[in-house]
Amino acid sequence: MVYPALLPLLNKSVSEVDSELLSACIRVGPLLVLAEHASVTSDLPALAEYYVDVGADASKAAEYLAQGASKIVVDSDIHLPEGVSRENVILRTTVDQAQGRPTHHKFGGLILTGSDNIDAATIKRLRDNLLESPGLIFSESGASTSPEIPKVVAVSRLSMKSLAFAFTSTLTSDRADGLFPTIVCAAQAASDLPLGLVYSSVESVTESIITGRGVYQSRKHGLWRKGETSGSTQKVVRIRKDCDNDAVMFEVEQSGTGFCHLETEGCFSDSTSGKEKKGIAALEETLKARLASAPEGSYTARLFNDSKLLQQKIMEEAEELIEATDDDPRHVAFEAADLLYFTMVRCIKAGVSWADVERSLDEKAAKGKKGERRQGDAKPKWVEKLADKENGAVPAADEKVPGQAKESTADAPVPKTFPTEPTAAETDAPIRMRTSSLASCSSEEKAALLKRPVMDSSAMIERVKPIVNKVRDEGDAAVRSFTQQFDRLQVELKSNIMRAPFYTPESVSEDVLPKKVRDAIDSAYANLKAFHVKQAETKPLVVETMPGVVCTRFARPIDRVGIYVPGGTAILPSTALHLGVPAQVAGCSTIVLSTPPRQDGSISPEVLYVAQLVGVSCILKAGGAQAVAAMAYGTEECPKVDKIFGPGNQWVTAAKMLVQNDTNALVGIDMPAGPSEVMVIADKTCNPVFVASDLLSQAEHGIDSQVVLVAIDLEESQLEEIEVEVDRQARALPRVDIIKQAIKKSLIVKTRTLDEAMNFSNEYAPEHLILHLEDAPGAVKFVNNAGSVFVGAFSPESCGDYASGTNHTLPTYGYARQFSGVNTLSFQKHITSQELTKEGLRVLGPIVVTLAEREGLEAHANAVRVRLAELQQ
Ligand SMILES: NC(=O)c1ccc[n+]([C@@H]2O[C@H](COP(=O)([O-])OP(=O)(O)OC[C@H]3O[C@@H](n4cnc5c(N)ncnc54)[C@H](O)[C@@H]3O)[C@@H](O)[C@H]2O)c1
Ligand SMILES: N[C@H](CO)Cc1c[nH]c[nH+]1
Ligand SMILES: [Zn+2]
Repeated sequence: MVYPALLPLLNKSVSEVDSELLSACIRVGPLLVLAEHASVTSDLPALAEYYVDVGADASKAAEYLAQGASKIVVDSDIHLPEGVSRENVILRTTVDQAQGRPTHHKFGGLILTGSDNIDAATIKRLRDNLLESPGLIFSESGASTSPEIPKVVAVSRLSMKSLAFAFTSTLTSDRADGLFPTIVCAAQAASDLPLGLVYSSVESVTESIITGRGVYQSRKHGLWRKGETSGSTQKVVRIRKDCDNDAVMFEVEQSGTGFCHLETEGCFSDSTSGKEKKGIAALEETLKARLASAPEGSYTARLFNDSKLLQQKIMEEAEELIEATDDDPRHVAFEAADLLYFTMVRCIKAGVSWADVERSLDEKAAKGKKGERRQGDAKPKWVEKLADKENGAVPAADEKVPGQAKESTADAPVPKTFPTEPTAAETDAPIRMRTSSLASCSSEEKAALLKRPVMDSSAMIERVKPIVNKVRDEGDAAVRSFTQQFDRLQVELKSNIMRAPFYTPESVSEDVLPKKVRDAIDSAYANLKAFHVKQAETKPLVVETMPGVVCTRFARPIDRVGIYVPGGTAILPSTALHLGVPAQVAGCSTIVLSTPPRQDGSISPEVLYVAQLVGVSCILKAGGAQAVAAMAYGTEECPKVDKIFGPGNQWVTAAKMLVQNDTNALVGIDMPAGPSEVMVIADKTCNPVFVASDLLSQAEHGIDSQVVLVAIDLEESQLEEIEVEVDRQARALPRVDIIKQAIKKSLIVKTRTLDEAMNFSNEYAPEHLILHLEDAPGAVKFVNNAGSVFVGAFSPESCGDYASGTNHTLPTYGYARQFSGVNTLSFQKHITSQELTKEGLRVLGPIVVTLAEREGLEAHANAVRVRLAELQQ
């Protein structure tokens, strides 16, 4: 509790009192306003503190408090209405009454009305009985109480001088020079640092109270009117004394380059204090500096100069904030920060400070409490816009992600779409990931870092259900019609199926599939085959568990398999290879390859070439949920399969999850695969160009891809180099629009040690893990959860994606904690067998009988007993 100097009573309308005097009163303390004049409070400045004197009628007390009064003054012995707590109440009473009934004292303050002089001990006792410390006690004007107690004085009876005197007369200095240490703070500061420490004298404080300007006392140069030479003046919002009246605090609005002579906002805000400005305060300072001197052609200069660009960015960021889902708090924070950035540019451009914005917020809050605020409904234009969006109104063709379906049907609603056409502004906005430091993360923040961009699988399953059911019930016709619709075919497909033989080196011409490409496919095929052949189990596992009891486990291929090759945003013949090779090596007799056809109904020559190499039986020219359903249930044209493999978008993944749970389909799946991801763990030895290139290689897969850089103790300059490289390399890539969306959802996580980095990686369980470390091979032993690991600076993930020999169909979304990537064994199943000799049964039989009897399963026991009986004869 800061003790006021006196309590000026405003018993007239604001226009009837000297406005300068009123401002000075507000500077030194709260105002007391009579209830009958309470309407005047709406004319007071937003930061003014005031009490309302309701006298004997407390019925509206709660209302006044809600409207912004900090306390209510009531006559003694009146009943307090519900909702008004005693700490907000000042009781008007006599000293005798106050002393006589100590339970009454548990209020927020007292106004003493009697004319007795009271001694210091009584004042202390009264104060101690109040709720706050040192306890507000005033005396009504005219009552002759102690000089220690501030008086209630009508504003009309005050002058500037008497007001200043009331404030300064109780100041007592404990210093030889008679000055008062003075803390200067920014009013409504975004930072918790004071602006500085200075000194005041009675004279300087008096001048500040009267003029409303920051005036202090320099120990060397006398009166110091802040800003007199620098121009960085101060408007004083409040002046307060401390609890024992020997120090002062000024709350000010600082203008110009700041409070400190070094032209920083405050004397504690340089980097040596270890508490640099952050967040909004830092942004405001940067933007103000940019407005003054942004290099021509820089992005910020463009924003300041090009109002259209700024308008577009504000609208765009507002939309992205709306679209961020609540399930991903990081994404919401990320989009809110973007919107705030452009909002702040708008404000600084118009000369509006953050303090102005906060003031406006407070004014609105005060109006809201008075019930004056608008109802809050949106303007009809926005109501209609949102309704259109929710009803799935088809956006213009140029608002679509390449490869996404153009039209919706009642059966298959169109998913949320993101505009990908870059605006002029987007072309320039930095392509950056979010940065977090693990050391300063709370456990909630760390959990958020480990989460992937949201995948609402149950909602997606509901969306694919109508597609899957229609294919199950109507077969080929439904498949054909969905392909027509979702893959925007320009021709009618005669059949959904193509049968072998496909391309061979002899049958395909050089201009359709150049030799260089065929050779590359052949090399990748050879490497994949070499690695996957070694994984195949060719010999049974045989163990004699007891003499004459031999247990065996042997592998058999899964007969009919379906391999899905994505083809929405990119055609991926490499996935045909990575799924086809293990299927072939495992010996599957039917391999159905499904992939969305191109708009002319054809399949890419690369996929056809791979299909021939790996021995695909037939190609289903369909993608998405309809392809999964056709393979799961079978149609007249498409064979039913026993297990479906392969990555794909949300439609594919949801359909795989759906059919896997349908016992009528009796089909297995490899794993719930999601959007591609990579984590790069880099230390100080890393090459920033390599690091950026690896991150971008996965970001280009799709707008939902997530890439993570775990930086071990990197210098800020190294991190910056990587960020610059990400931006530079991304701009030169053809899929830059997809990358921008993916990078927005991606992260840089700063760690201090290898240990910390590896723990984070194991918790995240990335699909791909690149160890870009001084001792990368030495770090492999710490990897517990990951789809595939790339060891050292010269092992880019792209090699695993295409041709080194490892498989690129890997668990994403953290499933690497419990799933392996696709391998030869994924296309096989294991069968166990056992063979007992007579000797073996003699030993094992009695054990089995005992256990069967114990379970009450007599038939089991009997099957052994009858044999043992025969062996005894
Ligand atoms: N984890 C891995 O191993 C791996 C490997 C390669 C690719 N990927 C991922 O696979 C995904 C490939 O996705 P993609 O879209 O390029 O190809 P895709 O083949 O998976 O999906 C395209 C199909 O989606 C269906 N579809 C699209 N919009 C639809 C709508 N509105 N309604 C109904 N169906 C609709 C269409 O049938 C279309 O044929 C990417 O996310 C990529 O990251 C993962
Ligand atoms: N990186 C993908 C798996 O997440 C596979 C791929 C195919 N082509 C290029 N990359
Ligand atoms: Zn890839």
